[in-house]
Amino acid sequence: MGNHGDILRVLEDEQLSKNEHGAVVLGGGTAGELVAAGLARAGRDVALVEDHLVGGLSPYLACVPSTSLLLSARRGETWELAVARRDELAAHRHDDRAVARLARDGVTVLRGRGRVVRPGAVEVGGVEHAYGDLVVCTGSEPVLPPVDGLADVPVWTSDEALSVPDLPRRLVVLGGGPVGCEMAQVYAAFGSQVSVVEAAGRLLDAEAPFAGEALADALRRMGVDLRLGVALGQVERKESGVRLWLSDGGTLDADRVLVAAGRRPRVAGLGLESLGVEIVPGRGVPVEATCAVPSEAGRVWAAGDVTGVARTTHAARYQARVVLSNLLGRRREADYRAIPRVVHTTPTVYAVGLSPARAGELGIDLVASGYDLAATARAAVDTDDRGRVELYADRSRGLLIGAAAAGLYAEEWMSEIALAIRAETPLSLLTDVVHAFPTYGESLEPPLRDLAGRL
Ligand SMILES: Cc1cc2nc3c(=O)[nH]c(=O)nc-3n(C[C@H](O)[C@H](O)[C@H](O)COP(=O)(O)OP(=O)(O)OC[C@H]3O[C@@H](n4cnc5c(N)ncnc54)[C@H](O)[C@@H]3O)c2cc1C
Ligand SMILES: NC(=O)c1ccc[n+]([C@@H]2O[C@H](COP(=O)([O-])OP(=O)(O)OC[C@H]3O[C@@H](n4cnc5c(N)ncnc54)[C@H](O)[C@@H]3O)[C@@H](O)[C@H]2O)c1
Repeated sequence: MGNHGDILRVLEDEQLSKNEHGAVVLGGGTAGELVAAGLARAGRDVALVEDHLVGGLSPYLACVPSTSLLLSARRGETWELAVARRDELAAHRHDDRAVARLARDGVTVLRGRGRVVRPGAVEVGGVEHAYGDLVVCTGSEPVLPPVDGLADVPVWTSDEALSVPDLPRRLVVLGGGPVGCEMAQVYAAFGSQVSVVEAAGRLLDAEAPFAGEALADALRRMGVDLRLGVALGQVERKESGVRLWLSDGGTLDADRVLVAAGRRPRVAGLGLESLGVEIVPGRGVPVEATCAVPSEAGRVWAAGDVTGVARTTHAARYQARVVLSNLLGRRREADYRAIPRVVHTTPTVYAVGLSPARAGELGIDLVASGYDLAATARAAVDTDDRGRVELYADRSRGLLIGAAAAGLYAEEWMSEIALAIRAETPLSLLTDVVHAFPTYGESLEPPLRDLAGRL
């Protein structure tokens, strides 16, 4: 005899015809795939709508290929080997395995662009599908800055930079954020002559100044020409390549321009206005702590880049788990205080919690303490004497609220600081934690002791 859940499931099955689903997930990237698979494994009827690659950016055109190329560069591999390794890891940008995995879980995969036509119905390829819950996971798209002539020359975004086999002789990277820095290092390491044009006065402008400076130092040592505090004024196609005019009167000639000037949540054309969702151009779909989207129609959720909250794969996964939990009846709220932000260059740049600038905007009285990695035995052993860590505490609460590091493997040894921030671990306890010798983790001990002594 079946249990109550089985009986409900049978009733649900009878009520749901082919084009009616308990939930429709719009966008099958990191967030959408996780929500859809989780619902299906819990026995729910769910359809996933994807108009490009099931799996989204991360495995095919972002994290996996970029980290693969960066690590190939660190190991000194040839471009040909690095590209072969990148493409194999990115499954040659074929999603059959991801689709088969979802099918095994019981997810209905609908190929095509999805759009809400009215509350309770989406349209995909001219066919309407009814839903009970809608989960919006449509990701983000690159921004092309309004620069004279830029739209008339062939440009790369990270999609091309991470999928084609070409190694341009002269590459201009527009933007010195995470994407621009990672791509500049990749192409410079394999022999391109790279220039980076960044409007702000330093790289990784959103993070603590020392992080961008450490990365600028590393890129300059590789021969990268950094044009900081300079905007792109105009672009013109030449017989061979393009010429770029800069705001400081300088010019650059390039065979290829890579636009890495930011990404915006992909919200246009989804029909969310018909649900009474307030969409502000350039901003994400608004979400509550439960990842529910305030709307007139109700039962709308969102996760991943489309929310504009946190724009990394791990944050997309986190929000997707929050949505899944709420859809399965276990109320859960997201807490964004300790989501890491990593740039996988050499040195790695890792930041978590509040940056000093953000803390200043919030009026928080910040106490900072830093330490140079050169002072650790591990740096001597690794013959890498560069890098630094900084920890930031809130004076009024006596707790860590942010940190940044630039150094080898910082993405691994800084995780304990993410835990400390998230768990609000008292400094007195953190100073009692012992790190193995010789490791980079030891560099955390002096600033922790310093902060504990001052608070
Ligand atoms: C170059 C680069 C490197 C990065 N490196 C890292 C990294 O190392 N680590 C990290 O954590 N993050 C990294 N990121 C960020 C990370 O890739 C994103 O945060 C993550 O992919 C977001 O997942 P998502 O599910 O929100 O969106 P996506 O993975 O973009 O998925 C959205 C999906 O929705 C589909 N879609 C959109 N609209 C519709 C529609 N109307 N109908 C049907 N389908 C639709 C799209 O085709 C897409 O497949 C990087 C980003 C870039 C650009
Ligand atoms: N390892 C990771 O987690 C990782 C890696 C890469 C990207 N990402 C995600 O992808 C998102 C997008 O990254 P991004 O680097 O494209 O965007 P970004 O917004 O972080 O940086 C873009 C940079 O371009 C500059 N810029 C914009 N217009 C310009 C112009 N006309 N002239 C000169 N400079 C200009 C801006 O000043 C800014 O510094 C990030 O939010 C990040 O979260 C994550």
